[in-house]
Amino acid sequence: MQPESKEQKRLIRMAETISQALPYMRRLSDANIVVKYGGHAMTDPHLGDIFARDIVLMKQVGMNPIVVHGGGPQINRMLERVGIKSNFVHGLRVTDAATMEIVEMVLAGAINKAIVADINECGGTAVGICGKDGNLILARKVTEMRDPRTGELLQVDLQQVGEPARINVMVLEQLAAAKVIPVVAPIGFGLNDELTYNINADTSAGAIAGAMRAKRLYFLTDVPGVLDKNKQLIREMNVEQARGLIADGTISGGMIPKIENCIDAVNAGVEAAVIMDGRVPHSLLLELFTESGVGTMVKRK
Ligand SMILES: Nc1ncnc2c1ncn2[C@@H]1O[C@H](COP(=O)(O)OP(=O)(O)O)[C@@H](O)[C@H]1O
Ligand SMILES: CC(=O)N[C@@H](CCC(=O)OP(=O)(O)O)C(=O)O
Repeated sequence: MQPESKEQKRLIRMAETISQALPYMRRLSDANIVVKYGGHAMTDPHLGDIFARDIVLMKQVGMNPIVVHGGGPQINRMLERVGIKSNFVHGLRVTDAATMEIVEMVLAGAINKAIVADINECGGTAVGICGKDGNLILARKVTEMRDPRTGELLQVDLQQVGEPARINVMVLEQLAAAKVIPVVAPIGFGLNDELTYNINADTSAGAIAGAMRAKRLYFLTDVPGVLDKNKQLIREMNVEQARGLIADGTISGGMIPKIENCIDAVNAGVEAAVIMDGRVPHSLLLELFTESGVGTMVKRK
């Protein structure tokens, strides 16, 4: 037998890596996987291409990825350009009619179409929709919020900020059956009025994952996962531990809605929700196809 050259060894290692992915591919074949692509994770065009390739690969090996994207920083920039100021209440943008116009333009327009184009350039067939298309997300106005630290219920008026009241899964199921990758902008249509609603993207992704009985819900953000008080990554937590970390202040700011949505999703039947670093190339593949995974996994128990 010929001794293996350096190049051959490299190729064999590569083949081994691909082959190790087989059990994970089988386990998640046909599974609905919701990927929340956060505004902070989508700043680098090169990483955007890698993200798109990973999504196409997931579809190619038989999974059913559903992308739900955010765009908070991009909305901020556009509002600044047109001279509109934003106020946030516990992480949610107070959205008057003028702000709503910009939010819809940025989310359902520029960002949605850029992600669709990236996926299609990588050989996938993505279709961009927002919650108004096919009544995908019927929303009701947010009128109360829980203070994350004290648990106190607060009455709020955030104008056109909504929360999902009903998800029309048929739209996503039909797209999946047609081998299409749905890319969803987190905009909803009023269930009881005819208003357009701005919905936090984490909340939209969580509601879609729950309604679709997704096996996984992935949040791609700009931190490695949930960090403890010593800034060390917490690899796994259950619902009770997650609630404890919010109550003691370890989890704060934008991480609170993410974790709350993880909790709601796993309580609604999603097997696991994972918060991971969207700035790491191929973080999705590392999570999907390796035993240790990346980021923080939230499970029910
Ligand atoms: N315990 C924690 N571990 C990690 N990040 C945390 C924690 N508590 C608060 N955060 C903050 O949450 C942020 C992620 O939320 P957010 O900015 O809303 O992300 P995205 O735009 O991706 O939705 C992190 O950048 C970090 O500043
Ligand atoms: C009501 C509300 O706050 N909506 C968000 C929607 C976008 C979003 O959630 O984007 P990220 O995931 O990038 O943060 C906003 O207006 O910024």
